[in-house]
Amino acid sequence: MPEPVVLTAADAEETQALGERLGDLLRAGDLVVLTGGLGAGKTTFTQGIGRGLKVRGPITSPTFVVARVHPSLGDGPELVHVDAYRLGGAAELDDLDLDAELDEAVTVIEWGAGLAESLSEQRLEIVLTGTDDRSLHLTAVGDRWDEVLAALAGDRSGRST
Ligand SMILES: Nc1ncnc2c1ncn2[C@@H]1O[C@H](COP(=O)(O)OP(=O)(O)OP(=O)(O)O)[C@@H](O)[C@H]1O
Ligand SMILES: [Mg+2]
Repeated sequence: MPEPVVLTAADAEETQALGERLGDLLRAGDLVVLTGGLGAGKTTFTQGIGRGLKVRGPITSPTFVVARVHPSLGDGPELVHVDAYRLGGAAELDDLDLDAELDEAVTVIEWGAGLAESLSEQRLEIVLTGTDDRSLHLTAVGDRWDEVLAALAGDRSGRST
């Protein structure tokens, strides 16, 4: 397992900005799994991803809806935003039939660790730490992510978004 890339985000705006930079780099078929405690910033980060991907908002906490599809405002992939918090287990995740859209969409799953592994061998796992010292730990699974992580780690400032 490679070392995670660690990025810090002092406030919600920075969390969104990081998400936006990632969203810029994502393409159809990508799976991003977000983990972290309640209020760690998973939805905030996903809002940034949506901005970078240029999909229709608003991106809100889908806790009671489980999954929402945000179509592209241009000709890019749609964003499928899943909140697995209320799912009973991998079988219920299966029932959502995410596989059907996985190849064509960008899929972001909050609380997906332990559930989403079966969906794809290529995924970006991001752990958001608690509410005091905010940081994001990004771990690539599969070789798709090398260039994405290099871009995120290497280009940390000076880009006006
Ligand atoms: N880096 C940050 N610094 C300070 N506040 C933040 C940061 N990131 C997010 N927040 C704030 O924390 C609150 C919770 O964020 P958010 O809803 O994104 O968390 P979450 O991880 O999705 O929560 P849940 O577990 O309920 O899904 C929001 O008010 C958001 O603005
Ligand atoms: Mg959330």
